[in-house]
Amino acid sequence: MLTTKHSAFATSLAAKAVKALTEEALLTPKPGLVDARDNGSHTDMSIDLMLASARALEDTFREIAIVSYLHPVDQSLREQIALIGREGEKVMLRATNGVNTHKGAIWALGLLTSARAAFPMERDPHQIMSIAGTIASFHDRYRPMQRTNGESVKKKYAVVGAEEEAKLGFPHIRDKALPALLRARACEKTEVEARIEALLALMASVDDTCILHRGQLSDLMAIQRMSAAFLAADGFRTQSGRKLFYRLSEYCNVRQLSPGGSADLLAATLFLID
Ligand SMILES: CC(C)(COP(=O)(O)OP(=O)(O)OC[C@H]1O[C@@H](n2cnc3c(N)ncnc32)[C@H](O[C@H]2O[C@H](COP(=O)(O)OP(=O)(O)OP(=O)(O)O)[C@@H](O)[C@H]2O)[C@@H]1O)[C@@H](O)C(=O)NCCC(=O)NCCS
Ligand SMILES: Nc1ncnc2[nH]cnc12
Repeated sequence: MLTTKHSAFATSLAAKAVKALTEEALLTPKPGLVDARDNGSHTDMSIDLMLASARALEDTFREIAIVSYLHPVDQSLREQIALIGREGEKVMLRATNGVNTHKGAIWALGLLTSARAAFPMERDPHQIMSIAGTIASFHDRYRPMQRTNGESVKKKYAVVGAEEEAKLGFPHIRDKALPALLRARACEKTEVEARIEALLALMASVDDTCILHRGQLSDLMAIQRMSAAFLAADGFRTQSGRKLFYRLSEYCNVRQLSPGGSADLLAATLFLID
């Protein structure tokens, strides 16, 4: 039975997930991605579309939180949220007229929402990521037989995609994004700078299948190198850092490459620290 407390908790988790997606979309500037200033390397996305997509997903996250509330971490939980997540992908596509804005985010935030709802008292991001990893690791028995971009890329290159990232307990959030964010905050950088550094820390290390799908392995490596160099140059605080950011944005835009996987993981990071 759905008690008032249960319902209110689910509503607040869903609002946090939508807030994280909204803040990720609005964070400006971001290389190759849609932000409040431009559409990056995307011809089919805009900030309004990203925000509409985020809002449309609120019910999906709420349903995930409702079924997950105090639920044991088991096969049944995995299957219930997979069903809701797949419906969520359809909701997203209806809201965006068929544009894939947030598939990876539904996956990551759906799992993290589920983990938070299963253990309502748990606030430690590391524990929540670990629980989400355990949920993701149950076999998805009803996964439809369809070739996705991620699968094609993984067949071609030996990379860790969205699925493995979650099953491993989100190592790139744990070891790259969160430390970068906390480091920048400790240096009294602005919150915008701290979040951009967290994004670039992800871009420096994530095997983003969005980049590999549209580009080559050499593109992924170039983007990773430039992102790491931006961080090593102390980000926007130095002229060389600013130049590197500009070059990285140009590189993505000219080749129409988008670090969509890193953007999703940044949204997941923001959800965890909210
Ligand atoms: C297990 C699933 C993740 C499906 O896995 P699969 O390998 O089949 O993945 P994809 O279909 O490729 O989608 C995964 C999306 O995850 C993002 N991503 C990419 N790399 C990483 C990474 N290394 N770590 C984390 N996340 C990553 C990325 O999403 C963003 O990009 C989207 C645009 O994607 P792209 O395919 O490039 O673009 P399209 O427009 O479709 O194609 P083109 O125009 O380029 O031709 C954008 O939406 C961002 O969000 C990947 O796209 C999982 O999804 C699944 O099985 N779900 C089922 C339901 C379920 O179990 N849910 C449980 C919890 S709700
Ligand atoms: N800001 C953004 N721009 C493009 N693709 C994205 N996927 C998730 N966030 C995104």
